[in-house]
Amino acid sequence: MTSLILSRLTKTFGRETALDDVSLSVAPGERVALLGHNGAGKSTLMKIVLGLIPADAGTVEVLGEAPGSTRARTQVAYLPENAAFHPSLTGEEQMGLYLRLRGESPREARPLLDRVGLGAAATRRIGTYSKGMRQRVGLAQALIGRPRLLILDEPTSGLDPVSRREFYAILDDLAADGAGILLSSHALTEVEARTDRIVILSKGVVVADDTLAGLRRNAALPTRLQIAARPGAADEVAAALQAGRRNGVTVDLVCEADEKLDRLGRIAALGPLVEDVEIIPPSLEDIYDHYSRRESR
Ligand SMILES: Nc1ncnc2c1ncn2[C@@H]1O[C@H](COP(=O)(O)OP(=O)(O)OP(=O)(O)O)[C@@H](O)[C@H]1O
Repeated sequence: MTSLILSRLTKTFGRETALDDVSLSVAPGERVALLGHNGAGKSTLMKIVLGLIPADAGTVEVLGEAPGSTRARTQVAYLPENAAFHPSLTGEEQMGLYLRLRGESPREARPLLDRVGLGAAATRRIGTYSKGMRQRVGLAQALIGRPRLLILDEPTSGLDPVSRREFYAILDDLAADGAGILLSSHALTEVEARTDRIVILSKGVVVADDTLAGLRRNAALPTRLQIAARPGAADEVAAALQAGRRNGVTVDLVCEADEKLDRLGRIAALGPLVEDVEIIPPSLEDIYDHYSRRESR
């Protein structure tokens, strides 16, 4: 069964159209990144999936159930962007409370805190935690009861690079266990490596929904070739390739996607004049810009 199916969702707030005919799905074990500028509609979409607000039109199926229904709620975990906790409770007490609310044993608090790297701080008050530690409490809370669908709103904001890596490793385990994951993020480079599919929302409209490779292919953005010339040969290499840009011993060449192989052939033909070639594909930022600009109205 598909973890999440959104079909032709529309939501307006007064004159503001937050979501316009949005369709997307998340399969079990799939990690889907939802990208979009501020106000693109990401949080609105998540709130509808959680059953917190109704859509004006369209349908939502959460693990085959209606959003917000008891059966959906018991299988869905949510991590809001700014999770707030009681500052005078310890991590363990806070988790115990959440566990009891979900009908689970509070004894699970410690293992869950251990899993997110908060074991050593379990008996400290949350008021003394750093932002990143509070974010981890939020993640521990989202792990209660083996969720089948995780909805994570900018889950890694406030985390340092090591914590981010640990966070994604936990998500990888959950996905490997068959949970579907929908996460929003502004950190483009990190979702690049850690998600299976990317959905770009622009002003409430889905402007792209594909794997990163697919997005790259369809955008057909120029590729940069950085050619390291043999010392003293940069001018000769630049002239032979009719490349305008030269930076010390490297020669920069920008070419369209369909010219890449031809250019590489010409570079190879220069033989010993060239020491190395670096192929720099368009970044996720370039791709994101391409799709959000092309379709935005
Ligand atoms: N309760 C509300 N009342 C009125 N307008 C709202 C409400 N909630 C959201 N909106 C509007 O809907 C649009 C989408 O907002 P949403 O919060 O879903 O965007 P977002 O992509 O999550 O943005 P961000 O990245 O800043 O969190 C925005 O124009 C916002 O002003």
